[in-house]
Amino acid sequence: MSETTKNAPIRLGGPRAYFMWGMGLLGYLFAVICRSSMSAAGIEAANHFHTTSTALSGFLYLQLFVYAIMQVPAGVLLDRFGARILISCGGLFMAVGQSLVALAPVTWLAVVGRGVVGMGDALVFISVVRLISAWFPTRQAPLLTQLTSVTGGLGQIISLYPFAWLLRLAGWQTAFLTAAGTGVCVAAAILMTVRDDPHQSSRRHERPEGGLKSAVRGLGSALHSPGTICGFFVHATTWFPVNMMNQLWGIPFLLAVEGWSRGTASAFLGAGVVINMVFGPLMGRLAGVHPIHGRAAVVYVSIGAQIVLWTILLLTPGPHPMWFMVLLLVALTSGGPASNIAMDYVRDTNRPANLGAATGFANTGGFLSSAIVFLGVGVLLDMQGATDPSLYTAQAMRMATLIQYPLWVVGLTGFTLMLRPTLQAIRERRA
Ligand SMILES: N[C@@H](Cc1c[nH]cn1)C(=O)NCC(=O)O
Repeated sequence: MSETTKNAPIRLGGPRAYFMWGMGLLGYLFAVICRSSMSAAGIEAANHFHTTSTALSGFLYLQLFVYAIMQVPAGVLLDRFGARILISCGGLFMAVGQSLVALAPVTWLAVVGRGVVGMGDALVFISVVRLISAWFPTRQAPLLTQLTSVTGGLGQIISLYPFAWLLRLAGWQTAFLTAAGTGVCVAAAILMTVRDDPHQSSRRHERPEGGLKSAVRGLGSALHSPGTICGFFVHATTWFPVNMMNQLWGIPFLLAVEGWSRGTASAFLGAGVVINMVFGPLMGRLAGVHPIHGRAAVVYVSIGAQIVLWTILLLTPGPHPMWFMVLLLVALTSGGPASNIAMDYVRDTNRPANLGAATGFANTGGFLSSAIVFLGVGVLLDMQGATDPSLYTAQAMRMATLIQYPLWVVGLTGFTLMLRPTLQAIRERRA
């Protein structure tokens, strides 16, 4: 490295920063395509594996579970090896997983494939968040994190349309192998272009002294930071209702309680993508400019609106007027961008060396609460004798979704208790 390069001033948030973010975003977009590809395959998936759609929801559950339990190890690995290596490895894992799904002669091998996809997926989002922290000024980072979520979320549309179209046109193997091939290209492009940190002299990650042991110790320090725990509660409390509706129980709920058709229910939930596009940048800007009161206000308003509207929905008979349902959708959808505020609390209260572990831990929150709710709704339906979709009555569905309330109580209490020390830590850092 020449002296000039060494001493050149580093411009955070410049064109190079946007390039690095763009490459990370490409990795995340690919991850979202992979995670949603099986649901987009819909009936073809059930036919391909000669199984039912209920059994297929097991694929989703496994993927979610693997993603959640991988977050902390992924965070520690991120601190040790850096975002470039982790996003590339994530792309390769997902490519292997999609290949297994494409070629599996038996269903269990495809299940393993989905697990491998979940493992690869788990490495990506927190690594992109880490890239943002390294390349952008503190005020801008929340907006970039939100834009990552919003743009990455478009991967679901790619799965639902171009991918599903390819599947119908060229068949199962071609579609999933095309996804796998794309993953290899994405991983190679990231490996060749991304630099983890503008302060580094080359693309090689400058590893922390003490190696993996020190990265594991970093997890201990991350857990001692109030912002990490606060972030965990934000993520755990804001996001599970919209995730529950979008991923698994939304359509059966709307069919049973509102008496809607499947088409209306899908279109209604799909409209959330547009609402997300509005909320994401707005909340990102607010969280960057008003880190003390703005972020907390977003979290409380989002959770409060969700609780109030769910309670009205459950206490009043359906079908509800459309204006009310739209309000509910707006409140529910706000939970996605609000959950990203978790990453802002983590970023502003942890040392850069522990940021991966801290972000991974906070990002477990929403996946853990979602897993509890996904399973809890199913168990509560079973307990009422609604063991099959044809037996899902409005009453059974209403009772089953009550599972959300204990999670809200625990989450709100945890957030409120951790908020004060977190804000104190942020103030001290900024002083
Ligand atoms: N905060 C969520 C994603 C989100 C935001 N808005 C809508 N969804 C999150 O944790 N994402 C992690 C990931 O891997 O997608």
